[in-house]
Amino acid sequence: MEAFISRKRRRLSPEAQPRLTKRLVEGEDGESTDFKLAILASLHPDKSQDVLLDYLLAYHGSVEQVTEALSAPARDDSPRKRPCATGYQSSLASFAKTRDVKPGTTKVLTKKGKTVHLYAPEDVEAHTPCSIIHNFLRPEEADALLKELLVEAPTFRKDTFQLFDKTVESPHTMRFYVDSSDEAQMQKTEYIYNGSYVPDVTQTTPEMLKVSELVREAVNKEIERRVRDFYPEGKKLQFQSSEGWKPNASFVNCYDGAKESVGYHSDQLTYLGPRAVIGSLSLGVAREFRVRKIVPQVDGSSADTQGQIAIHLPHNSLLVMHAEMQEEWKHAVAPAQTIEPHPVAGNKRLNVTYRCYKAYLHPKYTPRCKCNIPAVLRCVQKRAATRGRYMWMCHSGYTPGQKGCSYFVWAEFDEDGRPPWEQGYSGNCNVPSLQGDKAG
Ligand SMILES: O=C(O)CCC(=O)C(=O)O
Ligand SMILES: [Fe+2]
Repeated sequence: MEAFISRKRRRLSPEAQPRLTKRLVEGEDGESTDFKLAILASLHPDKSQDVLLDYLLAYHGSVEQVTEALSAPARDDSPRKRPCATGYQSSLASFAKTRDVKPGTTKVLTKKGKTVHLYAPEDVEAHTPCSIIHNFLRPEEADALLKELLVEAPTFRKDTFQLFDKTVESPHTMRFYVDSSDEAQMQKTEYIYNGSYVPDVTQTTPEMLKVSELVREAVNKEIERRVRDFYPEGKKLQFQSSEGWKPNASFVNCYDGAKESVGYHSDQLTYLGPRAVIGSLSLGVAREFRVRKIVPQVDGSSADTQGQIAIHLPHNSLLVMHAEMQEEWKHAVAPAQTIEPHPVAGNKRLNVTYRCYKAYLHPKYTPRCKCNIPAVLRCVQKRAATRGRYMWMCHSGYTPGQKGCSYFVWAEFDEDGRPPWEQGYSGNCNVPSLQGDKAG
């Protein structure tokens, strides 16, 4: 089993941890199905999330039994249906009128176990926490960036996360870029990801930097439009920053071939802060980006009542993940059954996720756990009573199977998402108020 490397955990040694985890795969709040799916996706990158979920249900949640079943020779591996290829998607716009969505509400489109495919920007913004701009760059700009990234791609490595004493690999490769060499140095020696330093941080390339400015302008316009047209009373969300969005770091992902993917996750907020916005530029092969709303857990139940939405991401499209995304939804890039090769990228899809790291969330300021490691910032996503509250926790504490120090404090932020140590902090307002709660 290549994807499953057994290794003892060593913490805080830059040489010891060659990889990076920037995703929250599992938490304390009842999301074990996602975690199991992430493990299964890593072990069986050729199987779609749908198929893995079916197996998981059939084997009463036992990862071991699913793996055994899937590893057995000559089985029919599609208990329900085969995964969709992007080429077979149909646009919602041809079936339903979607423009009558009232501001401040996201119309529930999907039923449990179903996937709705969206192409049109107006469908995407009406039914998901994202907006999309097709043909974002001039064709020659997109090609220049794509060519630059294709040269970089062989240096990318697989993302990893810890499971007990094992390191599980994500079935695609990636690299982390920041905008200056000083920042890269600081990232390598001061920032902690999943309990470890990350040795491979590099400087943003010239084309990425040029495009970053265009992404900044477009994302700020999209945020403004989102707030005006979709948020209750046209107001930004609680904890959302009221400063302009300015990217200074990016994770660049490469999916080489139809089978490469990333499982359902939310991005880590530790350095982005609450209600983070991410600008995600896709180049090369078109793939399917799936999003799924996290359903609050009531009375111990964790059954999802909604299905997933697949957003078609063609070459040169900019997807904006808005402020409600990371706290309330999960996202994934599903394996495809077939892909259409791109004239420049061949079978590869390159994806740049532009992010805004907040200086005030540098680990020198954030709470430290009893192991003396800067804590990780998480948001309660499922448990109904505390849903929407933020907490600082020991990194090991949220890595299943790791013995952390069990450090936990509720995180305080003001209306604009500033922590108490930041200038201008105007008082704690950490009450759960996730968007859409009232709408049920
Ligand atoms: O490839 C994509 O579009 C999404 C990548 C992603 O989720 C991430 O970098 O966190
Ligand atoms: Fe992500």
